[in-house]
Amino acid sequence: MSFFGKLKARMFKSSSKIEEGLDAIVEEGGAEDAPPPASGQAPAAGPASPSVPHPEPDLPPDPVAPPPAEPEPEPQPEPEPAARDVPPPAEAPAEGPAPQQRPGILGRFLGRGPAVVRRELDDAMLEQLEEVLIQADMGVDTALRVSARFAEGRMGRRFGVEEIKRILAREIAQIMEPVARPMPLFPKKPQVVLVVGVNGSGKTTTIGKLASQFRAAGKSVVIAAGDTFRAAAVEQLQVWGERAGVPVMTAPEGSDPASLAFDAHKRAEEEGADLLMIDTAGRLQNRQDLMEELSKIVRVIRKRDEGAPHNTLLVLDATTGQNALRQVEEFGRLADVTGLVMTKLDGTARGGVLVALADRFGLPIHAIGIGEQVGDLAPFAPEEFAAALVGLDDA
Ligand SMILES: Nc1nc2c(ncn2[C@@H]2O[C@H](COP(=O)(O)OP(=O)(O)OP(=O)(O)O)[C@@H](O)[C@H]2O)c(=O)[nH]1
Repeated sequence: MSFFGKLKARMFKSSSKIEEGLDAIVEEGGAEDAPPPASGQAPAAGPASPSVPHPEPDLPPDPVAPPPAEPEPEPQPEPEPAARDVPPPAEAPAEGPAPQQRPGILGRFLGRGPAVVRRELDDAMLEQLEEVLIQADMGVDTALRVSARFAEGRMGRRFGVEEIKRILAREIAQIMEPVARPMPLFPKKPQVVLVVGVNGSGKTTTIGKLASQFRAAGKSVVIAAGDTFRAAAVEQLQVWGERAGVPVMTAPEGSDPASLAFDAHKRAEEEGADLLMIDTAGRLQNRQDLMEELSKIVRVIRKRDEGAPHNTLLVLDATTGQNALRQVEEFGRLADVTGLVMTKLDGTARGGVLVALADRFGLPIHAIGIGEQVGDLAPFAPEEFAAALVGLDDA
């Protein structure tokens, strides 16, 4: 199955919140358009728009994002054609008919296509659209921004659900593109990757998945089980380590994670390992302790390599919704977060929080978790994500 297929099947498994909302909006105030002629001519987007019969080009082809384990740094995404806050041109070339509007067999036989319900874009519809985006966890600011971009140059025109989805997907993908970057790899050995996040966000699992993927790409990895307060986390890492053939360094329960990190760095260096991944505890309710623990790990590891940690990954659980924004702020103060991994996108119908994160913080999103297995950590692909988020059938 293609990654998009898997993403769609897993992500938003209770079907896209946005898709549900759009169906209701268009159904509520829309009316059937006269069936288009079957001559192959596409219908115009609405009476207010000039008839532009060119078919909508598909969204750009899937970016073939290399797995996170690829040694070469990912090239930067293509520069956006327009600045973020510059509205798209009113006649952006993507508002032709969606594939579903092609005439069926009977329609073709009768010389016409199926009727499509369309609704004229007015203030009321726009407000409903904003509401749907907020419901999908996009947050108020981002929802307003996306709907404003949607509305720009399109008021008074009529839209069907598929057209709205395509425009939204394009707007969302544009917000996400600048942040879709795999974790950078450096020539430094060992490259130190500090992994932070609240308890249960998926740090341990993500380290296990990343270690397996790096191993599969021929990199040598050492893991330090730095959550020394939770025996289960250490055991879990040991299982992942065995599976991946990666040594996992542990320390007695309750002992100092900074000294474990120091020893692990020494071992990684002696063994010529490419990467040292350090798990950490994540008790946010005790902010002071956490801050001290993280800063001590960093201080101690810098005694061995002043450039370390080279990456500080913040692992976020998508099912916590808007809370993820607070966690980015909180951990941003505790540690110098360099990138995000969003886990459990398979467990929520509202992945919109990722759009809010991209819009608000602009931190790179290195990967997304869509399950508990080793293969369920994928590079973040904005077009596919945006298409799945709005419920498009293809990307
Ligand atoms: N469905 C799903 N489950 C995930 C994903 N990532 C992690 N999990 C599960 O989430 C639970 C918590 O993951 P952990 O990796 O233990 O989280 P943690 O942040 O290390 O938590 P602590 O060990 O408590 O600090 C486990 O049951 C994982 O299997 C994901 O992408 N999808």
